[in-house]
Amino acid sequence: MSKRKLILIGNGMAGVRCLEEILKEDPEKFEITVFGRESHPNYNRLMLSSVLQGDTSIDDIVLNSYEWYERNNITLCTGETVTVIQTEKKTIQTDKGKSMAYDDLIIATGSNPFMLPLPGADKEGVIAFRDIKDCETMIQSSEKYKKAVVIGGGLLGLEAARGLLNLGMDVDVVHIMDHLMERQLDVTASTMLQAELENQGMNFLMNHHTEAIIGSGRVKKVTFRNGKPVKADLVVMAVGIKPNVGMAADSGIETNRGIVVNDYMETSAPDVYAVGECAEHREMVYGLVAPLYEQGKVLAKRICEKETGKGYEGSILSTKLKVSGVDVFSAGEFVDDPTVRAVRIQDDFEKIYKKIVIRDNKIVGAVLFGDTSESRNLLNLIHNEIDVSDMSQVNILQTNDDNTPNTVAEMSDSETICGCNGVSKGDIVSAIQNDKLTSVTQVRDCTNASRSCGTCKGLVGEILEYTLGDDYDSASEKESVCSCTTLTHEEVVYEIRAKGLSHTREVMNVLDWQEEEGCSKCRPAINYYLGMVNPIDYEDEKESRFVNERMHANIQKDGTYSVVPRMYGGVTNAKDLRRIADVADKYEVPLLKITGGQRIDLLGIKKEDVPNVWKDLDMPSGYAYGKAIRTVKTCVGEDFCRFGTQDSIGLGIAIEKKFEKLNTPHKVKMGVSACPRNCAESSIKDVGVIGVEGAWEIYVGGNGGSSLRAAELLCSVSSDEKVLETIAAYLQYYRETAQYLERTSHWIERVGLENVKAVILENTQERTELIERMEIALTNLKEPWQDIISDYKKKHDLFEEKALTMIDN
Ligand SMILES: Cc1cc2nc3c(=O)[nH]c(=O)nc-3n(C[C@H](O)[C@H](O)[C@H](O)COP(=O)(O)OP(=O)(O)OC[C@H]3O[C@@H](n4cnc5c(N)ncnc54)[C@H](O)[C@@H]3O)c2cc1C
Ligand SMILES: NC(=O)c1ccc[n+]([C@@H]2O[C@H](COP(=O)([O-])OP(=O)(O)OC[C@H]3O[C@@H](n4cnc5c(N)ncnc54)[C@H](O)[C@@H]3O)[C@@H](O)[C@H]2O)c1
Ligand code: SF4
Ligand code: FES
Repeated sequence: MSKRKLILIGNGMAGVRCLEEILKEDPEKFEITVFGRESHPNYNRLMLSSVLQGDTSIDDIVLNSYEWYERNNITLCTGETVTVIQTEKKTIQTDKGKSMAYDDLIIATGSNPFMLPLPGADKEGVIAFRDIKDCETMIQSSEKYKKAVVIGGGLLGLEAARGLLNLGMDVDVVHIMDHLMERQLDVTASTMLQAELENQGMNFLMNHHTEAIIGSGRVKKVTFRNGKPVKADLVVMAVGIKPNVGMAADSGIETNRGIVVNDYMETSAPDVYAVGECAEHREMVYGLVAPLYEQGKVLAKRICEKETGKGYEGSILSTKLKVSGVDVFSAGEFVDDPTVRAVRIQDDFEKIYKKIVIRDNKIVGAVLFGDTSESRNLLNLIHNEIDVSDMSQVNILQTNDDNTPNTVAEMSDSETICGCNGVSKGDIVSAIQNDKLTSVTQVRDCTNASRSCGTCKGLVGEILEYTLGDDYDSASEKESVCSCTTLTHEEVVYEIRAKGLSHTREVMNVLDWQEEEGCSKCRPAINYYLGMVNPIDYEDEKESRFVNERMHANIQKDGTYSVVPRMYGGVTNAKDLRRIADVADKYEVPLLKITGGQRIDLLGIKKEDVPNVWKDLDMPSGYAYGKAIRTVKTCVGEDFCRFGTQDSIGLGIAIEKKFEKLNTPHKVKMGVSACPRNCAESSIKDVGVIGVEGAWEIYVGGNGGSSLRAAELLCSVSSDEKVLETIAAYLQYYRETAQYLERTSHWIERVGLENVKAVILENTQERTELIERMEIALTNLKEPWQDIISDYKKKHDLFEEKALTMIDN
């Protein structure tokens, strides 16, 4: 039987994915010809953001190489635009004068970027961000010019702006609304996002209406209806997209915003289908790949005359912003209205915000900022319309109950792992088992999981590890510190030790960093590693610190600061309290708050007052801002409590005095309770001590924050000295082997409690050496507030001048 002639118009992501599905359904049914306006084989458009941000290259984002088309007997005509479809004659014509007949035709012409019709929009240097050419233009412009203006504070605009910053340009983002990404985020998440991106170096012109683009030949500046003009050598418009329907409409096919299709992707013309961003289904036009791939699956079945069930019924949208160092997720509904209720968590210290929107006991939407680890679970709850009335608010967000499993082992087979491609855990596990797959790349090639935005790669790796056990070599899939290098954290530490490196610039230079200046991910990490390896000689590099650590206070959302003096073991006295009260009066501190770590937070202090507040307080810094030892919370203990058999306060104070000011990979919180009633909550601390009959039990790896974890028993010791010694060995081992920004709870899961016990309890020599190295690390610590008060230059640079580059976490 002769093959049916199938023409695909549009060689992009949705159309070619649909062809792949057709080849799976019935590889022999069609003789296929593809027309593509761009002069490339099908590539991953999503990854243009990563190309621009320097994380990958154009060569690496090709999805279907020329050989793939050849292998599948597909005729590919690149650089050729179809200009008309004669639906009655069933032929098409191209801009190269070609005419070709079809039996079936798929239109997958995608979208065009919307270009604001501004005076001067046709000047050189005004572009969109949609294809390889735009990406190349931006990279080339950055070599010659300095100042970019991105119009549009949506997903695309922000990803473009991050890329241009990475390319060394100064970037203004012009946004028409009061809040960024208003289509995906509520005001709180959006405000946190803006603050984070400002810290990365983006400048925002919010609520600005662009009026004109000025310049003779090339753009020189951008003017606004409301605001001062700004200089611009390059203008990138990212103000949305318009489905590319002109050719279909001119050919008499029904269009509205997009090409109108039914649940089987059929258009108004016989044997003509549409898929992707150009298609309008039930009055919806989609601009993300997940729905487009779902459409492609349905169409492939339809065109191959296979069972299609209910067809395509529409999709719930979810997005993640692809900007390194910023975790943002949004799915479904996020706006408050009378029909919904919301669960919210906001932690201004950790810069985490989570909002879950619930209607009729079902989650209908979510916004996550700062910690998106629950995104997949929430998406499953939304998609499966799970009744959450029996789940507590904490459970919904901490994902540790039966409906919301935490680890891949606990997930059900039906759970979606790759949202872009709709691939479940079960699909991946059976592919690994049936096709003997051993790497993420093989899983990608076989199942499509991780083939689009790539954010699910880590989970795919975890499933490989869970399925293959020891046979999985995760080391071969190493993760680098950041996009400036291919080296892992462990390799950087190894090189620092082996080559005797002593300065951040030296590390970046010697280890061939791709970005001369590094970035906000690698610089603080290198600074920590250098200090850890050379505790005596290394001069801490303030510029590589996150802003709070640099200022030794926590910046608040209104630009004021919070100051927390140390109160050893949570114990204070009338003199200190009086001093705090006097400072609060003198500097009109708007809020005094008792913290969870048993001390007093003075919130809302003006930047210029911060050094004088420290001076008047004359107390040590509580390090509430630092990747360092934070607090040692204590219970009342033997002196006053009738259950107490031990001196928890005395031990807590001794621990805090010994380890205060010590830098660690992430913050470390401790607790001491004098009996198993555990009033100091020692079981959710990084290090928790609990008094039992005649001994102290030491627990480690606990976390009481957004990812709750119970601490595990490390050992039981008989004296206060042994407690101090064991903590010293334990913390030093953590300092030396954890990756920067890895909490003890994650670190211990990675390295294993048994391994920690073997090193610090069973190996006497290693234990002794760890304690010795800890003692050295503790010798060189300065009280930071005193240090700044007594150093005019530091004080001036930090609190009186506008700080230069603010790195923030
Ligand atoms: C920088 C960037 C980052 C993105 N990041 C994400 C992300 O993280 N997650 C996500 O889900 N989505 C993301 N998207 C959106 C995603 O890329 C699109 O939804 C997807 O590519 C749309 O696929 P499509 O096939 O419908 O259109 P396209 O991929 O645009 O393909 C359409 C193709 O048809 C060609 N064409 C048009 N008319 C004709 C004609 N008459 N004749 C011949 N050829 C024609 C076009 O030149 C184009 O090559 C991103 C988009 C961009 C630009
Ligand atoms: N990570 C991701 O998922 C990702 C990344 C990039 C692009 N995309 C997709 O690509 C498509 C295009 O992205 P986009 O961000 O351009 O579209 P968008 O429609 O999501 O956002 C456009 C933004 O521009 C703003 N805007 C509109 N007119 C403006 C004006 N005159 N001045 C200033 N701002 C103005 C809007 O308020 C809006 O926030 C979308 O479908 C998006 O979903 C997705
Ligand atoms: S932990 Fe025990 S000793 Fe400490 S306050 Fe509570 S009950 Fe008293
Ligand atoms: S979630 Fe985007 S590729 Fe898997």
